[in-house]
Amino acid sequence: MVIDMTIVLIAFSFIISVYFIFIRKPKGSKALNLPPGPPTLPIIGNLHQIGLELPHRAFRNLSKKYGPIMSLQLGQISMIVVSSPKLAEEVLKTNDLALASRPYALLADILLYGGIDIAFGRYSDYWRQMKKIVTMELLSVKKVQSFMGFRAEEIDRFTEVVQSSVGKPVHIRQRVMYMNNTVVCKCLFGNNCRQQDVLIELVEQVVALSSGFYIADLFPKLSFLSVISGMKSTLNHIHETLDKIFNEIFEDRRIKRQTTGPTEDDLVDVLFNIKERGGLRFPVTDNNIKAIFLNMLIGGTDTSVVTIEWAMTELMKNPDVMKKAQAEVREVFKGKKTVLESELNGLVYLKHIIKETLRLHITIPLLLPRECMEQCQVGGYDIPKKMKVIVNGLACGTDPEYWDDPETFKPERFEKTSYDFFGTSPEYIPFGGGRRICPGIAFGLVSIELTLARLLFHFNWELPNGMTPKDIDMTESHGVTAIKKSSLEVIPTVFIPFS
Ligand code: HEM
Repeated sequence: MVIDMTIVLIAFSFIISVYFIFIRKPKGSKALNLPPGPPTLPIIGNLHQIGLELPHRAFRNLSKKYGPIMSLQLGQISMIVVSSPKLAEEVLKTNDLALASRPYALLADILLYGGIDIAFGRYSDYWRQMKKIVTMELLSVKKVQSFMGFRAEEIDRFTEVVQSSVGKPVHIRQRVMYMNNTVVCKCLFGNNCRQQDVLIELVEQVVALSSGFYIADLFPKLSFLSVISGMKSTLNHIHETLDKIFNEIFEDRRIKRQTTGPTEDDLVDVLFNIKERGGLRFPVTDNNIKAIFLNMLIGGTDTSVVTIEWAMTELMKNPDVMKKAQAEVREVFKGKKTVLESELNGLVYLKHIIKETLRLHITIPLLLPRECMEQCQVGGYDIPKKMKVIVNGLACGTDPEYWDDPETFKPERFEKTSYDFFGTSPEYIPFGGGRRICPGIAFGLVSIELTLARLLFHFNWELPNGMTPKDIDMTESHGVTAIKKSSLEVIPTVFIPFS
């Protein structure tokens, strides 16, 4: 077995070396004034400097030595990483259009019907049309509010499940994940979401595969790697299963619409209406709808779960903050049966807690990568066409030039500031910025606020097994989202009943 592995490794190194010896350097790259960066090794580039560290943390550390704009080579992927608010602004605002595209991703190619979605789709007139539809018709504040009923049903169910666990340890993540996924499924498909459990499992697999730092992602020209690593077959399998589920749902809906006519109750209907209305420069197809739905299933579940879990973790770690937050929610909803979405506005301190969680535990620390469409300059350096550009949101949100005591969880820091979620201040970009900003801000925030408010209103919390706040594991896991490595386990001790 050992000998087999050695032969495989030698053969692999040989093939890669031969490949690299004959690879041509891009023409004209010498003439460009590229940003500096750490020295590279043949074949792997800077991969050894990342090692097993999380990329956003490794990049932040490297930027302390090599500067706020760095050229990096990870395997075959050249990239420029920006790690300061000032330069993030040059990417997200000054050069927003030139840097508005996304790089090729195998995952998008297979799962998202050749990248015809919003999140991974390349910038084009088609993409602009679809992003407008998603922003204005699927995820507008008004549309999100129209789904209040779905959220109310699921948050009540969730509260009851937690209530039934009083005195016993609960894994918050698991419960919230199921609730959020159900809400997203209902918003997309109404009450007849087929095979929801399969859908949840597949979405989880997609999230796990979408970090962009797998070997097949880093050596895309060695296409056999995606085969031998099993990435291609896994993606194909997920794609086929998802496609079948979507087809069945769409078929059911077509039959239903023959009797009920068009409604606006869920997003299948909204998009079917848009499709049937016609008149668009790029007609909407079933595959377009599937790709967008997949974006929403991925974007709409995992991100909120990550944030809720980190917020609860910080509350358990900081009992004074927990006490203050509980006092606020119990005061605002005093005499009420429970916390209702329509009255969340009064929870000012809770909103600061969420802002601080999104700063210190930024959900997608490297945002999503951009690709340069037209050569431009950032920080006085050239960014060549096709170059992958990464903004390190974690580095911006913890830059000591902008944040006092940046590594400490202090929701009070937002009391006297007016940070919003729309990328207006480059030191605070949890939802990205510019043309590529997240369209799901309203959708994500309302589920985070409602869930946390319920957890704080109805329950008191303890750590299990005699743990103290100091013992809580604060490490993150690998992946596109900075999910907590070990799922938070907490005990709801008291249930303050619906009066
Ligand atoms: C806490 C919740 C969420 C966070 C922190 C978050 C964060 C982000 C970030 C950082 C990006 C990349 C922005 C960039 O590249 O500049 C993004 C993109 C995106 N998000 Fe979210 N998101 C959240 C919730 C949602 C929800 C609920 C949905 C949909 C239901 C959604 C759908 C999308 C889509 C479609 C994109 C791609 C936008 C584009 O490329 O133009 N997100 N999100």
